[in-house]
Amino acid sequence: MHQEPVRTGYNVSILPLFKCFIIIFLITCYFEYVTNEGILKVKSCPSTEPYGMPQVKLNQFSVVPWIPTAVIEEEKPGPIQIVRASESDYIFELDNAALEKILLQDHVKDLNVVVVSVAGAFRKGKSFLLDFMLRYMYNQDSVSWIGGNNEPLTGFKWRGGCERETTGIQVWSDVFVVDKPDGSKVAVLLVDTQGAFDSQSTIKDSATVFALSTMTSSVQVYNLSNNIQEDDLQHLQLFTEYGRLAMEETKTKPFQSLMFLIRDWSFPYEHEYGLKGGCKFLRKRLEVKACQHEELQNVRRHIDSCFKNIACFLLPHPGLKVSTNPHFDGRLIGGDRNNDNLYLECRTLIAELVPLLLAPDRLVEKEISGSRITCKDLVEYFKAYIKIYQGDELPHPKSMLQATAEANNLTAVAGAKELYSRNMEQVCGGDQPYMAPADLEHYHAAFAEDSVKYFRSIKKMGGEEFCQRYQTQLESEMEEAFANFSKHNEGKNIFYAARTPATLFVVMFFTYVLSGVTGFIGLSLFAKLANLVLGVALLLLCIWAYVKYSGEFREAGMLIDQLAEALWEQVLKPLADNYMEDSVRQTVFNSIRASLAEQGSRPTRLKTD
Ligand SMILES: Nc1nc2c(ncn2[C@@H]2O[C@H](COP(=O)(O)OP(=O)(O)OP(=O)(O)O)[C@@H](O)[C@H]2O)c(=O)[nH]1
Ligand SMILES: [Mg+2]
Repeated sequence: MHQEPVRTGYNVSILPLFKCFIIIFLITCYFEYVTNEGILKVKSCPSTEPYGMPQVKLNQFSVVPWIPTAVIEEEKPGPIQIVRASESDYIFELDNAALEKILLQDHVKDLNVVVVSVAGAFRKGKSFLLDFMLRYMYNQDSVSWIGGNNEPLTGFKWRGGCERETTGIQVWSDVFVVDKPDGSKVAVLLVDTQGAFDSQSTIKDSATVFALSTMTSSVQVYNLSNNIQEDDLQHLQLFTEYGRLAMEETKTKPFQSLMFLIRDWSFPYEHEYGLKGGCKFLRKRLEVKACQHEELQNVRRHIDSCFKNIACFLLPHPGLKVSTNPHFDGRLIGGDRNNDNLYLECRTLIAELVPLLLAPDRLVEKEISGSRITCKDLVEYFKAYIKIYQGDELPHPKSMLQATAEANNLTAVAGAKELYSRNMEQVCGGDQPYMAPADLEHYHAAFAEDSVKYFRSIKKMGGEEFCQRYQTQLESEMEEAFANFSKHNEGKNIFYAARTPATLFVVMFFTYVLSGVTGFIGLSLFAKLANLVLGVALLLLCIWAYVKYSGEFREAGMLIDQLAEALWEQVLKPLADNYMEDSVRQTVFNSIRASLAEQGSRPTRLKTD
């Protein structure tokens, strides 16, 4: 009897289950592949935060089609870096796209632009002040625009501490459209700048940022601390001159308004806080007096010649907590009445200052070469100016010590070289006779040594290594001068001067004899050739004589000299060397040298001082 194999329940159910499992696994793998390849993306939003922006995050596990995050996020206003120093070569670069995105917005691009910038030394509260300006621009209609006592101050990033914060040039992303009292609309752009003289910037960096912001702004706030010192004015002179160099020359003053802002003013008993006291103080500081040293007068005249309007505002100290408390965020600190009062007093004066710069009736539209420019024009000017600072056409601003050391050394080089030239002139100048080259070299060595001694004896700044560079420059300049003296001396050698006609005569004589001999033995072709060369040599001699006599066609004369020189060096001299006895030559040269030495009274060396 055939017995059916016994099938257990386990065997019946496991196979389809296993198949199902494999199918589900394959489907899962497929989806995994598709999503990872980017057809669909499971995306968490990266942080695009510019300063102070909340982060919008998408659900990490939901499957959404990929869309650029910018579309999802609502862009919040913030500071935008438009000029940054490239890390590789320390050259400032303009972010064209960022600048165009701000200034070429449809609602502002054709409006006249007002650019208010704050510049000055680092860590002096520039960004902090700009944030009050932002409060004003956002709440112009409100009398309490300055904000409540418990509102943190936000906008351009500011903080306590001793290290620099702002780098390059930043602008606020919102361009404010303001109606002026005359009915016109203008666009207002706020600009924050890298502080000057931080430990990571050269003088050139500081000058570039200051100059660029001054050239592109209609109002430059020069942020200073405590007082206006002479070095503040000198730096302003240097930076504005650096800006003026990069601009086209105009008859009008190149820049518009300059506001000296003196923070932590401690002498209200002499000049009161605010604009009135500031202007009185400034007038005194910028006064040009007859009894002043020329250097001081020049600085003041320069500043006056650069700006159409100059004003000054004195701001009180905001209290030690503002400048020393690391947790201070713009709100009243509380707990210390004195400090709060100081900060409140400072805010009251900031509330006076900001409308002076930004109230609709006080806005200064940006002008270049006398005509007002729009936001669109400003983009082009930015591009043009930055290109100039990236190139090599402008001189490099230097620190005072470096500039002074260079000037010292250059003056010493000039003096030493002049001494050398004067001495050499006395020995082999135009009215002196020809001198044997070996003697000339001897004089050169002695005078060059004297000049180097003179150079080293002058007191100079910059240290030994720095001076050594200029000594090398002096030595190479003296070598160049010596080459010229030598050439000049050679020109006086009658044999040298007669070399061209002598060579041509020799050629003519040789070809004349050759043509006679070859004609005599019947080689008429050679005779004709020799006659031809003779004719050419005669023609060249006539041309040479004419050039020397008339001074015309000097290039032709030089060509003939070169040809004769080549003939002399390559053919005649080797021949002469072979046939002229060394001893005879020596006798001839010695007698010439002796007679020249007798003629030329060798002058004693000049005294070096
Ligand atoms: N003494 C004093 N400190 C101030 C004043 N205004 C702001 N500060 C403080 O100065 C510090 C620096 O402020 P920032 O606005 O970051 O200074 P900054 O000039 O922009 O600095 P950089 O960006 O590094 O150039 C902060 O701690 C402010 O609280 C002021 O008028 N006087
Ligand atoms: Mg700053």
